[in-house]
Amino acid sequence: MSETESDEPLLSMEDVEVHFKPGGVIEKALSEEIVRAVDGISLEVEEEDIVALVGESGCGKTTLGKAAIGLQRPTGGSIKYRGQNIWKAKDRSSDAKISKDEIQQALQIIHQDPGSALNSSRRVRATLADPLKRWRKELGPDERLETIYHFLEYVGMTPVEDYAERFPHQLSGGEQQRVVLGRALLTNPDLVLADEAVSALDVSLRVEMMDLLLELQDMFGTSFVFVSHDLANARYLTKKSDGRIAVMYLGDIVEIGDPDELIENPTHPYTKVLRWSTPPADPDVASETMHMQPPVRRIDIPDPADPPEGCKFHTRCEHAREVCKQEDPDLYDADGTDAKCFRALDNHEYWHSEELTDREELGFTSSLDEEEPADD
Ligand SMILES: Nc1ncnc2c1ncn2[C@@H]1O[C@H](COP(=O)(O)OP(=O)(O)OP(=O)(O)O)[C@@H](O)[C@H]1O
Repeated sequence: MSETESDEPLLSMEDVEVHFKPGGVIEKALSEEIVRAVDGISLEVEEEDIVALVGESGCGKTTLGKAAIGLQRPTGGSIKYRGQNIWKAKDRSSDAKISKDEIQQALQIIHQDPGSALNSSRRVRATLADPLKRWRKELGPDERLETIYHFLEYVGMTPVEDYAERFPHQLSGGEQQRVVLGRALLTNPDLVLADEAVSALDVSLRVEMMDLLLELQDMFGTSFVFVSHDLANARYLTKKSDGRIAVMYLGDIVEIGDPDELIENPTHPYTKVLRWSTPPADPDVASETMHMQPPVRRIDIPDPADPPEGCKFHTRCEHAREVCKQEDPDLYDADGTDAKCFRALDNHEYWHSEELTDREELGFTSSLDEEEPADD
C-alpha cells in the first residue's frame, strides 16, 4: 500500500469523459462519429471498497475501469489517486506529489482471459518473480521465492512448490486466474480493476473466485472495481463486502448504491431491465419471469456514436415523457441509491409532462407501470 498519508479518497473521478474518434476517418466526419464511451462520470472509491460496474455490452464499463486505474487517458474531467491527478503524475509534471511509478504500483488490473494474460513459456515462479523484481528490489532470490510461495498459498495453490514449477498449460482456467490475481496482489496494490475476471470461468468456479477476492480484500485491504455484465455476480460480491453496484448505460452511471436496494427496489427503469434479464436463483420465479415482457419499449440499444438527446434511455424507457426527450437528468437521491431519472423526484415537471405516444404504436403493454405521486 502507499505510504502516503492523505485524507483524500483513494480514487476520485470527477466529470470524467472518454470520447473515442474512430481512426482513419477524415476530420469533417469525426464530430458525427465520436463514441462517448464515458460521458461525464463522477465516482469515488474508498479504502477497502468494492464497486461493481454493470451494464450491457458497449456501455463503457471497461473504458471507465481503465480510466480509473490510469490505463486510459480521459478526454475530459479529472482522476485523482489520493488527491494526486494521475495524468499529471504520468506526464511527470514537476508539482506531482505522488510519482507515476507509485501510482502504477498502487493501481493494478486482472483481465478476463487468464490464458492470454500469462506467458505460455514461463513457469508460475518466473511470472510471479517479475513484479517482485520490479517493485521490491530489496528482496534477494531466497526471500523472493519465499514471498512467491506465500502468495501461492494466499490464492489457494498448494502444494506451492509444485504449482510454482508449472507452466500455464498445466493449470486449469481457475488456477490460471488465481496466478493472475496473485501477480496483481504482489505489488501490494490499493486498487485492482477486475475486468470480467470471473466471466470466463465455469459457474461453480465463479463463486469460488469471488470468495477468494473477498478473502484477499479482507487480508490486504485492497479495493476492487469489478466489471461485470452479470448483475448476479455483482450482487454476490458487493453484498458480501458492503460495496456498491453502479449500473451503466451509454457512458453514464444511471443508478448506483447498495446492492439489495438497487436490485430489490430499483429506481432507474434501466436497472429494471437489467434485473429482468438476470434469471433469479429460484427456478419457479425464473420460469415465471421468462414469460414476462422485458420492461422496455424497444429492445435495440441506440448507436453509442449517436445517443438520444435528453435522457439517453428515453427511447427505450417505458416511463418516458416529453421532458425526458428535452432534458438530461442528474443523479438524484432515491432512497438507498442515486438514480439518473426524474422519477426519483416527487416535485418535478416530469409528473405533469405528456407521456410519449409511441407506446401503443409499438404494441407495448407494461406490467410495471406505477402510479404518479399525489400532488401535495
Ligand atoms: N479504443 C477504442 N476506440 C474506439 N472506440 C472504442 C475503443 N474502446 C472502446 N470503444 C467503444 O466505446 C464503447 C464502450 O466500450 P467498452 O469496452 O468500455 O464497453 P463495455 O461496457 O466494457 O463492453 P463489453 O462488456 O462488451 O466489454 C463501445 O461503443 C466501444 O466500441
